Amino acid sequence: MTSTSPEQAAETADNPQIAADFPTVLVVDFGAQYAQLIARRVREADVYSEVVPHTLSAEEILARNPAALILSGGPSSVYSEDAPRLDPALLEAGVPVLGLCYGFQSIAQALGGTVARTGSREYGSTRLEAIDSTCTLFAGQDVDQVVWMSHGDAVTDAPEGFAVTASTPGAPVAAFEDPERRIFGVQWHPEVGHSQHGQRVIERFLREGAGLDRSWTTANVIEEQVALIREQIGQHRAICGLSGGVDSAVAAALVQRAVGDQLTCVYVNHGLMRQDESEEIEKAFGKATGGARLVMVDAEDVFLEALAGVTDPETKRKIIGEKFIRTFEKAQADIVAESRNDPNAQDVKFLVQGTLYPDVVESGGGEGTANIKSHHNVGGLPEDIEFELCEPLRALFKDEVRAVGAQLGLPEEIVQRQPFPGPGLGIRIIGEVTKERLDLLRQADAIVRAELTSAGLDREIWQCPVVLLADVRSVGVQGDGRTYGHPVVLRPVTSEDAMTADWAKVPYDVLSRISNRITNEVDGINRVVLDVTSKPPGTIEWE
Ligand SMILES: Nc1ncnc2c1ncn2[C@@H]1O[C@H](COP(=O)(O)OP(=O)(O)OP(=O)(O)O)[C@@H](O)[C@H]1O
Ligand SMILES: O=c1[nH]c(=O)c2[nH+]cn([C@@H]3O[C@H](COP(=O)(O)O)[C@@H](O)[C@H]3O)c2[nH]1
Ligand SMILES: NC(=O)CC[C@H](N)C(=O)O
Ligand SMILES: [Mg+2]
Repeated sequence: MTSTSPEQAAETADNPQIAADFPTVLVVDFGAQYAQLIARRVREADVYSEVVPHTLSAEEILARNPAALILSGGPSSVYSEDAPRLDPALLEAGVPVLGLCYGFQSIAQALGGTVARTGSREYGSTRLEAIDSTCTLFAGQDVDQVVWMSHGDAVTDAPEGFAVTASTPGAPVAAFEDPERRIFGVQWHPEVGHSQHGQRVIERFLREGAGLDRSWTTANVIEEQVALIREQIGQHRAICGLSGGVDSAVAAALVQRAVGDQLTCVYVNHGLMRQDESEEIEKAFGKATGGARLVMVDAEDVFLEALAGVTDPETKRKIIGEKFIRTFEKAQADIVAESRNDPNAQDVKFLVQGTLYPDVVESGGGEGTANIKSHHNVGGLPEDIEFELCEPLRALFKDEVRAVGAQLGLPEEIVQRQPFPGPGLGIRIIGEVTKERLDLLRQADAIVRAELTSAGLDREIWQCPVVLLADVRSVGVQGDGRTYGHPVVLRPVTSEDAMTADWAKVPYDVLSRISNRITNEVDGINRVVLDVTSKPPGTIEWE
């Protein structure tokens, strides 16, 4: 059996090869905060895009035959000695290029312009003023717009042959272009939602600057992935970790389409699921994945025993990640045993997971990105995993996955289902995880979900973790008696892709109903508090 280590799996994050046959815009990542956002904006304009690290050589990048390049922002200053360099070969290959912030500055530097620390830094929103409103990037739009900036260096002289097309108070050269050479750049960040016409600037670059028509939609993901999965899995068999969530449902449906009954889905009840969840998943499953076979595994004791006495969040995540794999191995052995009399039975070599791009990035899988928390299915995988991983959604964001799910005809309730983390309630109990505490949290969580649903808020809210502060107790008074119980935290958030989030402004009457019901109905919880932190600085889950 071949194996894929977590490190190898993380490495492939930058090379997911989702759409090998489509004109592809490569985003060269110079250590930007949100490089993947740029790729996503390009895909929103119906052109396929992937992120590659700046550490690839110009030959390696050009060998991938990019239809255009976008050079990202980054924390360095182009003139400092250890700054990542832009190889001028990338500008001489005839491939259209758009530079953003650091990328813009590095184009200026590479082609003989000047970049300097001018002393006028701009962080946040700034007003842009047009110098040439008929230029490639701005024609047809109101150039005087609010743009979002984050820079301390500025281009002071554009390189020869470039027209300066816009300025801001802190950056006299805020945009330039040379349409002949098809090289463009802006000092601001059109990829962030706060830049007023950001998406239009990116589209102008793609259509007018680079001559790229619409060629890619999420429908292409289905065709491409089905072909790639067929090639990867071949005649072997695969199991898919199926959680009831949209990501694994879509992954399973794609693999089912590709290799039919070579796939078995495995649902693990690790004892960390919510109230009645296992039963609901068993019922809903047939519709969800095109009828693949489902094995339900009860591994509650194994997980709870392994978690006994553990309070550190990363340790919990690693234990859960490892136990998942051990449970899948056991399911694998059972499937092999069942078919031992079939001389044609193939080995069960592949593990399909619904891993998405944010799981990979948060687990530190990108180039130079920090490990925020080890997602059980990426950074939480054990070293000795023997399965080969099949992760068809690894380059996508949740809303893209939802679009694929809808195209595959999955039921609305699955496609729109709110995310629930693989480690489940295990990372929503702050302190040791025990059966008793889990039961307590399950009751509170069921009330919150029921009330948010009946208030019609399921689509508005991304998700609402309920967190039990198991080691905190506070005094209450109920029925004239003293209570000394635990608080739960409500963490309702709104989000586009879970990379950033805001706390959801749930109406007071709904909060009040939730609070009354929990404190009245759940024995042991006497206080309900609301988390009003955005991400960043908080994350969505507490651990
Ligand atoms: N209880 C489970 N049993 C089997 N596999 C699981 C379970 N929980 C998670 N997984 C696997 O881990 C992957 C990542 O979990 P994650 O929660 O991110 O995705 P999801 O549950 O499919 O979708 P969502 O993010 O919407 O909850 C899943 O796609 C699935 O392959
Ligand atoms: O499958 C998962 N395995 C994990 O280990 C994990 N940790 C967080 N999440 C979910 O990811 C999104 C972002 O969460 P954070 O802001 O807490 O990182 C939110 O939607 C979280 O619910 C996980 N999902
Ligand atoms: N966001 C960026 O790309 C910043 C580029 C550079 N570090 C500056 O401060 O100007
Ligand atoms: Mg989930």
